[in-house]
Amino acid sequence: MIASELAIATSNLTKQFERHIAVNKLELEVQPGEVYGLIGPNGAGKTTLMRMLAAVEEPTTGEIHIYGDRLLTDNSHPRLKQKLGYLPDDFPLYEDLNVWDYLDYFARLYHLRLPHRRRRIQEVLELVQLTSKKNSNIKTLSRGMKQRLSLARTILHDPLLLLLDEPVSGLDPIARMQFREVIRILQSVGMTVLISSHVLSDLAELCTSVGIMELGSLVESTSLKDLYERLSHQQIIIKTLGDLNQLQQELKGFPNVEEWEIISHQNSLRVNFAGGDEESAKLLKHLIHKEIPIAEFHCTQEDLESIFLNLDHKQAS
Ligand SMILES: Nc1ncnc2c1ncn2[C@@H]1O[C@H](COP(=O)(O)OP(=O)(O)OP(=O)(O)O)[C@@H](O)[C@H]1O
Repeated sequence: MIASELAIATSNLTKQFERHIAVNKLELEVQPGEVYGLIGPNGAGKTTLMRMLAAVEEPTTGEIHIYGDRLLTDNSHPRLKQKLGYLPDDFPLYEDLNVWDYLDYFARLYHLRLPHRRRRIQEVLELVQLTSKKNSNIKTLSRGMKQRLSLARTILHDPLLLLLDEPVSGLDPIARMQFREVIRILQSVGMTVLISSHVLSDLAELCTSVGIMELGSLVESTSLKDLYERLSHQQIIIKTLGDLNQLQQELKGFPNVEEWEIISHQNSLRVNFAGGDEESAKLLKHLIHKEIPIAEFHCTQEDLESIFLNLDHKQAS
């Protein structure tokens, strides 16, 4: 894909703080409409990258193109910056305001005029599922609601590209799920989203592509579809009511059975299997023929977490 069609294209992007290189010759490509998950341990350079993409940090060298236009930190291209929405990981909320007044304050900063301003605030409240809280004081909101309110502020000016830095860290599982739901809605209305996390499982269900950052470099960048096709193995979970050793004995040397692991306390095995449906049906038939008391036999795909572990970027998990 040529650079002008990409939502984000960086070339040789580097940020050096004195002697420390936080982002190192990074080549990132994100296509329009994607939810791109940027995974990496603390200090990998995710925040520095996001800040450069949001034009609040100047690159030491290299270039950034957003929807084909060169992004610069000076004021030479205000229209381009309007396409960006950036949610930093530590942006403060004004706890004493109510939800509506808070958004109204920022909408004024974006020069949104009435009656459009009112309509837009209603729209974003709906998008982030906070309409029922519009008159609530911010300090009475749960952490998850506050994070969705921050997101509402970030999309007031209807950006094309959202940069979200660790937006779900510190949220409980339900709040994470609700946040993910909102991201899906934003994707469905045409926004491209770059979202960072140091925990892969936060992003696995949500992203269309993922990139792994380590020590300032992008060590992997791929669509989830490719990743599954390239690296995922079929697995079969087999549970026996009988002796696990007997089951393992039958698996030894059986066609397509690779390795397996014992799922502790469940009398089950997770078996890596190279065959398809027909071959797994043969395995099941064989085990029944050998009178193994099978309580469960189901085929599943290896999950993203283990695919990544196999890539050997252990920090990314
Ligand atoms: N303003 C700065 N001055 C000096 N060093 C910095 C500065 N900002 C970041 N760094 C260093 O650059 C490296 C990358 O930091 P960055 O915050 O981008 O990583 P991160 O992947 O976002 O980590 P985290 O998940 O902890 O936020 C770190 O070693 C950090 O100490």
